[in-house]
Amino acid sequence: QEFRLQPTPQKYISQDDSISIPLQYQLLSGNSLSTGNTLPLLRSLMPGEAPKAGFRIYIGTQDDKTVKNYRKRIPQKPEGYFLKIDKDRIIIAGADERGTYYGVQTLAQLLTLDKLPLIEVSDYPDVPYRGVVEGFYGTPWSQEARMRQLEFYGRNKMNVYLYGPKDDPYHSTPHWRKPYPAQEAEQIKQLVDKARENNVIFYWAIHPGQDIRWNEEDRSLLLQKFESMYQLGVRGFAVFFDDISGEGTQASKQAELLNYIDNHFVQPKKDVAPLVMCPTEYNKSWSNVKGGYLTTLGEQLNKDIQIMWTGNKVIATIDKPTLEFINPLIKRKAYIWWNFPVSDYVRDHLLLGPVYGNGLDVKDEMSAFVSNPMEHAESSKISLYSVADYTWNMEKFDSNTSWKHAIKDLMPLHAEYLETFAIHNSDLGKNGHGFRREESTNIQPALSALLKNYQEKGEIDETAYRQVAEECRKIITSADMLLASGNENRPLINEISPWLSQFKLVGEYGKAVLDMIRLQRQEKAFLPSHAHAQALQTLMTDNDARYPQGVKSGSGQLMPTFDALFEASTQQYNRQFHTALNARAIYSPYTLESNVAQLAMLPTQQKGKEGSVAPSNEVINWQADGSLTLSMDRPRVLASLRIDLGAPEETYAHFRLETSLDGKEWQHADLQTAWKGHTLQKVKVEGRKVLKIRLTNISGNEQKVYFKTFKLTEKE
Ligand SMILES: CC(=O)N[C@@H]1[C@@H](O)[C@H](O)[C@@H](CO)NC[C@H]1O
Repeated sequence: QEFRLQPTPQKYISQDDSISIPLQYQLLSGNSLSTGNTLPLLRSLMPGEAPKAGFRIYIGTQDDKTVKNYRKRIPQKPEGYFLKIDKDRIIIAGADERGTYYGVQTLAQLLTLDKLPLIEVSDYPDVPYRGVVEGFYGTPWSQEARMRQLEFYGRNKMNVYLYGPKDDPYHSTPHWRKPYPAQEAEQIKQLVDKARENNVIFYWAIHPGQDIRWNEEDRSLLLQKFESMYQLGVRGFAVFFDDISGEGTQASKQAELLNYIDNHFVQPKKDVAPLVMCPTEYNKSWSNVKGGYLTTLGEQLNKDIQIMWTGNKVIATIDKPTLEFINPLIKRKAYIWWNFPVSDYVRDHLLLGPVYGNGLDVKDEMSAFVSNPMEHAESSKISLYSVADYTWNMEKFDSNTSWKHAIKDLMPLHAEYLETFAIHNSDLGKNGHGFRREESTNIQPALSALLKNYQEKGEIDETAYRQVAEECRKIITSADMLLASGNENRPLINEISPWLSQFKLVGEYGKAVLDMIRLQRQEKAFLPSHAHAQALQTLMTDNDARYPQGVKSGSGQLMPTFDALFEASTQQYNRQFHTALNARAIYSPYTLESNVAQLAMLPTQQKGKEGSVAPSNEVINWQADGSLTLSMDRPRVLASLRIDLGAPEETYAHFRLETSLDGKEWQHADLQTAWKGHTLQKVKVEGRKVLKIRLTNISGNEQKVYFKTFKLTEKE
């Protein structure tokens, strides 16, 4: 694709002329830039500074006299800048220091061209705070990954990174009250320095709600923790009250604590960014407006405290109605926490598709838009690149163009292969939140034409057949090219290699199934293709041990089509030749039914002898008499069953566990016996033959629990 500036500037005028990149220049810089990373960045990009050089670079913020002649050209918006490249000079004039820095970042992109175009850019961001909240469950990002992220944010004009990995014990329960040990503290300090270098505000978040006590002691322990983070250089603070139950959920207590922090810590420090909080009711589907939680925060929280919001649902795109609902309740513009491309609830999937579905008309309705990414840091950059683009210049955002450039930015030398991989690894599959994404959009028409003609008329649509065959070839080639791509982006390949191996198998499987429908009428020739297809199905289910939750690729369109063609052609063959070849593609023998809304759509998984229901991160509101039933395709003998509701022992007394061989007669299983330490371990069902397992809330009241583990193992 042709060159584009990222993010898309608000105004870009080109004189259709260019100059060669000046090897020497005289730098006239404003005093305001004597600290900070703007000048070091400029000097790193253009090393030829020379006092007597003819070419001049004028740089400064609007108060500096070095750019006083251009003051009127500077957009009067926070982080705005004016950049002009002329025959004998470059001017970079910012509305403030970060704006000037962004002007240099734009110049950095132009310097990758062979010649410098003579242009004028007047630019500024639409959304005040733009960036990332590392707020997912699962393996927190590594130090190296975070350092790379912060550079990426600087280059893409994102100005916020909120540190809040749910599984960091010093961010959340049990150690939020304790300062970090020396080594972790040093790492945080490095991140803060890196963030400053890239003009990113580093927010450190605390997640105290699960066990906070509303008393003087916990309040001062929390402030001491913030003070210890301030000593490490942190200048942005957040308090997350999401995914908790019990005392910590009280709005008036949360507001009292946050106002105290604001009045006794944030305001007195003078150099700390506005406090950010995540409410317990962080999405509309969970909010009980009449209950007054949100309006209490809206009325009682100091006006400068930012309130986060994930949208109409836990996982949702953000549109005007979303903001028209929440902003009046909280009496301020929502600070959007966008739960994409986070995949902590569909860990077997990578979400590499385009960013789409958010309104382009909401730039003035939000105070921030931060993305909650995948635990795979490099892979998340495909989405984050587009989030940077969307939040900087919303009306000009084009989802597909941005996605293609995001991929090129990540692996310029292998962009076509990464694009083939990404387009087929974008849907989430069935999941507890019901959030889905398009997948395989390039080949989807051919897939459905091929399948429709074959299933309905037993015929092969030759055009579709050829397109699908060609796509399978591209899939196989792309997987190999990316696995062998060396050091172009080694951290990315390390993250996605299990999915690349799976992706190649999907391509091979497609080819084998295409052979099957081609050879379906040939009694002998059909058999090896059928056998090969089955072998590939086996390889695709017993995949990478590094990912106990399994690895899925092409699960939205490719695999369902290939499985359907496998089954249809084998059934045809069996009818024609009176054989009994296996006509069922490998599928999970477990199905879940539940009348508990937050459990109803959870996917089941099978790995070898293990069967499980995918865990949920959020607090489950399990209504009285609500139940969950896991059914098998046929009676199977259990070796063990592990259930973990992340709740104290007495909670389990509210539940009844039963198994059944026919769905009519139910046999009780004792939940109490399996109790060990803080979670339930193995329920005593050793050797029991079951067709169904059912867990019911028999307490007569709603129970608030987690749904961390529901996993059975079958006897060999
Ligand atoms: C505000 C928010 O989304 N909090 C968490 C978040 O940490 C999870 O990553 C998110 C995605 O599973 N679900 C909502 C919830 O569990």
